[in-house]
Amino acid sequence: MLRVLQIVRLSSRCSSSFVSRMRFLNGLKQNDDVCSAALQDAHMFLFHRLSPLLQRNHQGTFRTAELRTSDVQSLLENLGSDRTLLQEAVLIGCTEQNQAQFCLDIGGLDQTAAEELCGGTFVDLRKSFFLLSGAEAPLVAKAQALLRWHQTNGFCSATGQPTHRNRAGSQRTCSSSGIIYYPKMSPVVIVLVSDGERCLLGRQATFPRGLYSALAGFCDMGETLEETLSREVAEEVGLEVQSFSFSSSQHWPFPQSSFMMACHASVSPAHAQLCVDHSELEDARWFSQQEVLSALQTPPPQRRRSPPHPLAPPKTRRRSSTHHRVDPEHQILNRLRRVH
Ligand SMILES: NC(=O)C1=CN([C@@H]2O[C@H](COP(=O)(O)OP(=O)(O)OC[C@H]3O[C@@H](n4cnc5c(N)ncnc54)[C@H](OP(=O)(O)O)[C@@H]3O)[C@@H](O)[C@H]2O)C=CC1
Ligand SMILES: [Mg+2]
Repeated sequence: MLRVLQIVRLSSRCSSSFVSRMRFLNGLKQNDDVCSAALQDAHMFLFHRLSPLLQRNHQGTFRTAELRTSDVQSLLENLGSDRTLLQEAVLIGCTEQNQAQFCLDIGGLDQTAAEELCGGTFVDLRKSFFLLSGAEAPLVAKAQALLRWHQTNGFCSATGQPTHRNRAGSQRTCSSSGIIYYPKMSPVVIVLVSDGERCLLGRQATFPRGLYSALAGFCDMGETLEETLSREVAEEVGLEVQSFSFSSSQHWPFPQSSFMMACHASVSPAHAQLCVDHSELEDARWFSQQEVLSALQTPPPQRRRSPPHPLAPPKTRRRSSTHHRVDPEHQILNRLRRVH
């Protein structure tokens, strides 16, 4: 209890609310007792088999369901589950008022009954990205990534013995060897290539019909950011990058958990002839400013009737103005504004 009070005092003494929140969260990750105390009255984000619970409000827009710990306790009882399931909740953040936010997957319980009791729907993560706005999309993405990591890291890869999580869910430890595992991400580069006049966009065969996006690829072991970027552009479209600049970064939950670094790159207009590797991309082509702008200004349903058009993915705007959006639509517009 003394440690709980120390962490609360340390957080409340800080002049900056950001510093206060970061200290508060760090305290929850480091001390199981403090974290258990915070879980007693926390904000809870529910998932069912990794799909977040969303509710439609009176304006017809979607939000994550606003549940507290006591709501989830009642829900579990009504669904015939005992309260111990709550111990599987994972810490994902805290509110401006230093109230802890946790997520919990109730995939073992009846989905329809849970939806009826909560007045919401469990929506596939990709779809929910298009329905949510503001800080909710990145929070839900982070929650799903952490839940997935716990569901798939129950055993130590060195000893084969079970691993046990700390209260916050920020790490797992092998019960036999003591090896500590932390949530894992794959670094990815996404790059908007320009020849000074046009932007290069490509599409994979699995993309929805007509959608094009900036090029992307996973970093190989030992590579720098610029080495990945140059290799991916060379591999996918056969061009040699002359220069590049870093733009921004974000967590991306697909296909597992990626840390996506967004860059701009330039190629010489004299060497802009594409040689697409069709085993990686179905198509890649240069788009003019007018093509990109008119596609982005056309509402999505009409866009589908007039392919090809650039991908306008869901916005994952961060809470603070000091954080940047990294979605390709934003990159494309910024790049075009710089070029012209
Ligand atoms: N334009 C795009 O492609 C866009 C991509 N993204 C995101 O960018 C990331 C990279 O996508 P993509 O272009 O497909 O990547 P790559 O161009 O690197 O090609 C994907 C292939 O890389 C191999 N690979 C290497 N490391 C990994 C890893 N850690 N996880 C999975 N596969 C790996 C796999 O090959 P194999 O199967 O042979 O083992 C996989 O099929 C993903 O997170 C994707 O969701 C987002 C927006 C647009
Ligand atoms: Mg790729």
